[in-house]
Amino acid sequence: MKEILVVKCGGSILARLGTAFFQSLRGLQQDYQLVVVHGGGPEIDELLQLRGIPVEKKNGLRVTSAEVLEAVQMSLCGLVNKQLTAKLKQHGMPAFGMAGCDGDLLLARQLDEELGFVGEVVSVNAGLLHSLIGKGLVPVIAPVGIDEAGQLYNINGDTAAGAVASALGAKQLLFVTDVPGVLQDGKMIETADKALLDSLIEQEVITGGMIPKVQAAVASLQGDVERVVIVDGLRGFIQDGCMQGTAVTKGVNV
Ligand SMILES: Nc1ncnc2c1ncn2[C@@H]1O[C@H](COP(=O)(O)OP(=O)(O)O)[C@@H](O)[C@H]1O
Ligand SMILES: CC(=O)N[C@@H](CCC(=O)OP(=O)(O)O)C(=O)O
Repeated sequence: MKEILVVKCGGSILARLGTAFFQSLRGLQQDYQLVVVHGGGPEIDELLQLRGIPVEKKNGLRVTSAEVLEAVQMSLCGLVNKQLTAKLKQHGMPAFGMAGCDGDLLLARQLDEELGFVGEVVSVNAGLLHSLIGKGLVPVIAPVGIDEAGQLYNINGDTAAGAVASALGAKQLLFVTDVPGVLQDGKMIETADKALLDSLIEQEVITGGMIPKVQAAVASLQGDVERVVIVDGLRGFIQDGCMQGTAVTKGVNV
């Protein structure tokens, strides 16, 4: 059986993913069984703006009231999930779109009262994903979780992808975003470990949506995941067989 590779497609890039990206993904599909998790922050922002609801974030996480949660469901579980499922099919990858709340895929609980209906993942229904994978499908997951009482939660896409990768015993996790990797003074950092990333957050070199991304990368490396790479979805991200981006490593930083 092929090794599983979890790919998180950031909302920053979803609308602009083109042939170069899908060709890279198709190439990976030869060697790996793909599982896709997506975000959709800009799409949520747009809907909130249309509805006159202010956008509020803390450390890259959206403060989620009941009315914000409704917009999250509409954007992520509806538009974004189905658009990505369709694009994968257009590029020859049979996809099965669903949300984390379907079949207890992402069981969740409230992360922090101050953030409202923002969830953290308690467990992942790995069996459900394995059965889809076994049928040759690429699961495409919207990061909306649910608790045992049936309450929905907005989960950061990066965090959800890390939890899915860990639960599936995936060795590799790929974050596809709109920058070439973690940048410092305009230059891409090739490898970074927890100590370096923590200090870059402290120095406010890493801000906004890059914070949950690097934190999810570091957290997933504590389990079975061996390799996390942050890559640019605007380009083909594999050159000469190598991933182009920032590799987040377990080891001591060089
Ligand atoms: N040090 C950094 N290096 C690269 N990007 C950074 C950094 N600090 C903040 N960012 C921001 O993080 C963004 C990526 O996070 P986010 O917008 O949440 O992406 P996505 O939607 O792909 O998950 C970049 O577009 C950039 O504006
Ligand atoms: C709790 C939280 O912040 N959830 C995210 C979910 C979408 C997401 O993660 O989108 P990106 O990939 O574009 O960052 C949000 O509401 O924006």
